[in-house]
Amino acid sequence: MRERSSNLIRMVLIGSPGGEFRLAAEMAREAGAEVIMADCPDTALEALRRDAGDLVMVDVSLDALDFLRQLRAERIGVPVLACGIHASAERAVAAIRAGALDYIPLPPDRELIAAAILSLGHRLSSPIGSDTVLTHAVSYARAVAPSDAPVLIAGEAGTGKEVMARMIHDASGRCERFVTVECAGVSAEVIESELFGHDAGAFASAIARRTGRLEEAGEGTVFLREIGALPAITQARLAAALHDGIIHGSRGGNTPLRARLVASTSRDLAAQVAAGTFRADLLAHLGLLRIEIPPLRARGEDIEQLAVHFAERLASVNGLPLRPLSAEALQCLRRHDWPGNVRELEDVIHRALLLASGPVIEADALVLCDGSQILAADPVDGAAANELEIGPLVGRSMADVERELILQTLKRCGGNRTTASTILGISVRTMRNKLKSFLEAGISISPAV
Ligand SMILES: Nc1ncnc2c1ncn2[C@@H]1O[C@H](COP(=O)(O)OP(=O)(O)OP(=O)(O)O)[C@@H](O)[C@H]1O
Repeated sequence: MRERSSNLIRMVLIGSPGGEFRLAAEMAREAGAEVIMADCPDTALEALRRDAGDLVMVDVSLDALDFLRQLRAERIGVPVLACGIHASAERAVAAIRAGALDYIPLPPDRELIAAAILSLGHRLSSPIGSDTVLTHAVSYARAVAPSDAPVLIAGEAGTGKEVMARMIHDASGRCERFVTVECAGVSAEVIESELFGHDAGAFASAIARRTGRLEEAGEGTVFLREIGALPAITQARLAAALHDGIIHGSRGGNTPLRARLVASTSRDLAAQVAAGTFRADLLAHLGLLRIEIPPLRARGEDIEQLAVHFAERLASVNGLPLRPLSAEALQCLRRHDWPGNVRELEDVIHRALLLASGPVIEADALVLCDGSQILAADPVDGAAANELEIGPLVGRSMADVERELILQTLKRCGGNRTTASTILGISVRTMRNKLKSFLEAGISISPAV
């Protein structure tokens, strides 16, 4: 089996290579996947241990249940579809109970296979952007994903905290669910019952016992959105659960806390601790692993990449023709300060797609939620804008400008040669040679990291 050689989804098919399976493989390839055939679960496991697959389809007539148990035991979080030819309903149900996402009957249905691959494509996506601080946060998140420790993701509203939390879950190897719990804008009674459940009769509308999300999530991930809004009493229960590793039930029943907690905040929790509205012990538990997502206005280089991504995705979702953004529209986007961050950018592009009539999205289609247009602060034509930016460089030699570009990029990347050479589109070897020549010319450069 092969390691990842492209961005295609790698689908591992476990079953006999002929007949229906060959057909399923053809359909998966047509739907844009790279197909890897394995004749038995053991061969597939070997590859999955090396992270050589993104999606598995396993024949239930093989030892699929044992395969699913093994994935779980080894914390290999790859999504699995069960499949079979005339398999009994019991076998399909058993596979789903053991962790398969769904059951696909064979002979395969072209649309079903394509839909499975498409939905996985969305799941696998990690935050888009090449800003240095963001990519560092993504690498950190990937590195801590397999641990059981809670994670706190901080950042302004709409910066992509939930996107990051989902990526951590997907990269964690946890086979069970990702559950979101909204902590803001709900009453103390509701959030308490949502997290910890309640007994019948616990309050007026509690007609039956309900299991809380912390327990229900099993070994999955519970994402607590806007943790700073949690009422004091729930903060105390959550801190105790994290401290003891036990969910203390309201009537003395205890259940082990198996889920991983990831919390998000757009508030300054340290300031809330100082003001007495957030528990210091809860912040200490949650803040062990902390990820900070910068606001979009500080990620200037990501704006265009995200805008193009949304224009493509939303055109496809809405069945609209793909329209590129004009140079002037891109300039307007770069100049806006995005108080609502990525969510605001996504909404602006969505509106623009629906408003645009020509072959290109022009600047006048970029409308904010209050109906006002995003206009360039200093409306100049594209050529003049470029002139403004390169103005200070005119009169200097190419070698001089190239050196300045390399040194500034390296500085922005904290001295990281690999990241800087990726951004500049040159090889690491070329970068090293250039830096060597600068050093020989007596120019100081950022130390290597
Ligand atoms: N880096 C990114 N790449 C792709 N999409 C993104 C990115 N960041 C945010 N988004 C999109 O922007 C929207 C807002 O993201 P998300 O809900 O993760 O933000 P948030 O910080 O959790 O927001 P809130 O603070 O309001 O809960 C979503 O539609 C999400 O898909």
